[in-house]
Amino acid sequence: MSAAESPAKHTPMMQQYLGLKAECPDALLFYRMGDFYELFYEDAQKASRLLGITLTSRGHSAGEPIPMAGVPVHSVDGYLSKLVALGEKIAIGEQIGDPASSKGPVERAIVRVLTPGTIVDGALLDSQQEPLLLAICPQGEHCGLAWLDAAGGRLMLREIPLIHLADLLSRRPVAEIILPEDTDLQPYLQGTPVQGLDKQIFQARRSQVVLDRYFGERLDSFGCNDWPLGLRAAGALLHYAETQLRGSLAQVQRLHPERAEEELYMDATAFRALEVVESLQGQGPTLLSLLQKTRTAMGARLLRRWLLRPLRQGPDLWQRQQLVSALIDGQGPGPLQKTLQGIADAERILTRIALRSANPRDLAQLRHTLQALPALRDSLGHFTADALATYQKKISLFTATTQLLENAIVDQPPMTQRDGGYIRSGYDAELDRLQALSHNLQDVLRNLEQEERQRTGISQLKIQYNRVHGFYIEISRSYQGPIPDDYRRRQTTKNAERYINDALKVIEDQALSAESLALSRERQLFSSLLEALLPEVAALQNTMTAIAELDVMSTLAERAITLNWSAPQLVAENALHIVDGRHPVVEAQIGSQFVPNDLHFDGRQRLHLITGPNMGGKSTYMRQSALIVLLAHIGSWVPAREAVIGPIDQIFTRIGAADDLAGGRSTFMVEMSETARILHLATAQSLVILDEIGRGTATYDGLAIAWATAEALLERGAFTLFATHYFELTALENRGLSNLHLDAVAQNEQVIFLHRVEEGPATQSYGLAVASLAGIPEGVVNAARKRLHLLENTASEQPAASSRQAPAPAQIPLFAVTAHPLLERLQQLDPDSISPRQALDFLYEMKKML
Ligand SMILES: Nc1ncnc2c1ncn2[C@@H]1O[C@H](COP(=O)(O)OP(=O)(O)OP(=O)(O)O)[C@@H](O)[C@H]1O
Repeated sequence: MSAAESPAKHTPMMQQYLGLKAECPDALLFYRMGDFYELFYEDAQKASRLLGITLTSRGHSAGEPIPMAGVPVHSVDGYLSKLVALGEKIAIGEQIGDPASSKGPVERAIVRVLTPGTIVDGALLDSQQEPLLLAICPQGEHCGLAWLDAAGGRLMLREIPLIHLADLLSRRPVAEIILPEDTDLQPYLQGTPVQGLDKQIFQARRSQVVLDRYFGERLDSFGCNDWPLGLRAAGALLHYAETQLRGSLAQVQRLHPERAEEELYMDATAFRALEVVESLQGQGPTLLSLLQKTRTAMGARLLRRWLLRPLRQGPDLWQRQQLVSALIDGQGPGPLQKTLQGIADAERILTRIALRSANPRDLAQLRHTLQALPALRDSLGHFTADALATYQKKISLFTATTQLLENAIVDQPPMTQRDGGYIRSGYDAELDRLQALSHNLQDVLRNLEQEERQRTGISQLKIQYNRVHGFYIEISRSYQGPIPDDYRRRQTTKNAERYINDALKVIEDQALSAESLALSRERQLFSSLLEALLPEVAALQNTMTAIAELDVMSTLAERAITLNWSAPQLVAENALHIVDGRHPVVEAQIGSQFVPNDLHFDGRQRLHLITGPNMGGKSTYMRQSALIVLLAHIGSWVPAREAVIGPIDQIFTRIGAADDLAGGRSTFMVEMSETARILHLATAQSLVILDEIGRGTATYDGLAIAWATAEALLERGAFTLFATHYFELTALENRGLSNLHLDAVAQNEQVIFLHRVEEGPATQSYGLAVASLAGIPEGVVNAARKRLHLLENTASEQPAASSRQAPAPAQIPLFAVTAHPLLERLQQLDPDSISPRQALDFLYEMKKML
């Protein structure tokens, strides 16, 4: 039977459970029962399946057994992260009433709902992860977008044509999407979990009310008033996140409009092909892993964000570059980086303070961070650059807050408030008294005993305690004097009378409940502390943002020094010049063996056709050029002796073969869609990298496509690097294309790749030599060589139009051909003259010879 049927027939506890469940029917309800969270009915079945926990039952309700699965409170985080990673929504139903005074089930309430896009708990979030919640507000062909990084308190927005949505989502994947119900955007959404919400929430008026509540008059200052759809999405987003987190998101202090014209555009393919944050081989090195020497978790996340959103030339980019250069000049970034070492992930701690869910250890870490600020500011004082002086001002010291945290929180507090012990003694007299009562009961009793002896003059009076009778004042029968008026008899024993008085009664009451009183006093002090910190959150966030930026810039400075990079010149003319450029990641693997190369584009020459042997270094050369341009556009120095870079608007790549079988696209189809995209979008200020296009189809089709693409890009004037094995294309030289090649030489029957870029087309091809190097069996290489001669002879008898202009370079006979004995044996064999038995024997012989 379903739990929802006939609620009145259920036990009171189940009625309470069903009431909570009705508040969030689409979430798995974790219902707190003492030291466990329990799930019932369908939730129990689902959780047992997803988490591999035992499905059992807990008594009966409405005449049926209640299916139940439970997890201990102390290990709930592991289970929650697993469910959230699976895209599940979870409601946490806590006990909020006092069990002692409750009649019937203790009062419970849903204190928060966890969804993949609204996680802020430290224990559920990897410090590198930044799950995003996205709200989409579509209208006609356009949509407004707002993203929330709930843990970091960042809210970004923009407006785009709907057709760009899929591309944007693949560049910046999100954990969860909300949109007005009945909106069908599935084709654009790439399988991300979607939640349809009441359309009203996205209405301009409703949304405005929410935004006013958050930002008031400041809203105008964020510069997004021309984005009504973006603002509607932002309002709906905040409304939804508030509902899930059960409170206002005080960590969100501003809106960040993202304007396309400020960004250097790279699509998801380009980020992947250039291995910016993820390696094509899974765990391999990336540009991010090379740069990732930040000292703080906030810096680590910011570096990743900068890499994934490079900026076009403009004040922000220039300022970053200036700062990196200033950090390199003088004493270098070392002392600054040292002071950053002690900084905690305060950005996320501030979010938890804003949501009042911070734990005692969070506050100790915040204190530690605040204590590090004076040294951080001092270390900036050693630089003379104006830009750094501005940063010094951005770092406030928060002396009073530091003092408060120093006074309030013990040196090493526990993670949770459960067992107390996190408020420092001396901070609150009442707490000290309660703790003294529970910790030093013996002392308190001895003191009272002394006082009573003095007051009554009864020297043998004793104050004692036993479990059965509680606290009592014992007076031996040998004492014959008067008993004080305020003593009330509690018990008579053989040798003594036992009494209680008001003073002792107070101690008894307090001692018995001192521990629980102390715990609740601590909890109360902690909440007041969070309240006291709340007004500081915005200012603290500003300081933390400045610290994260300093961390990234000092890391870029350190990398530039360690890896011997230089400052790129960002200029206004359309040009791209690189002297002695290197691929930063390949260089990090092979060190000084890396051969630097130049690249020069000017007003006239916009397309370099790159030929040369396989393994010659064509891809590396092209990728390094793109990476140098990318690095310059995050504000970094670059791996080159010199680099002069004009305004670049986009970087496109079409490198390597990857198919998208799941998406129903073959390798060639993927290649062509990517090329089509480039041809549609590239401008005279774009950098385009094309690696062997057209090779995934019939030779002449491929050549024709490559040819026409090169011509189109020449016409467009985009800075293009075009690697190809179609030597016929080198003939385009007289049309504004320049030929470059990577060379190799043959030495002692070995091919040696020089990896040096030279002018002009390649003259030699080493395909067969490389095939042999790669371990293709010698027999196959020899057969290929014979076939090649045949093809070349046929071609010279019937020359194709293109090969007349640019004959394909000859294969050099690197590996002299000596026929394999097996081939000779085969040639001698007459299959018609042997028996099946002999044929089988021959097969065994061949196998042996191989
Ligand atoms: N400039 C260089 N200095 C030193 N080694 C290099 C250089 N460029 C490339 N290499 C080495 O040569 C290997 C092959 O380079 P790359 O993949 O760029 O060749 P390719 O010409 O694109 O080959 P293919 O045509 O087969 O794709 C690289 O893995 C790298 O180890």
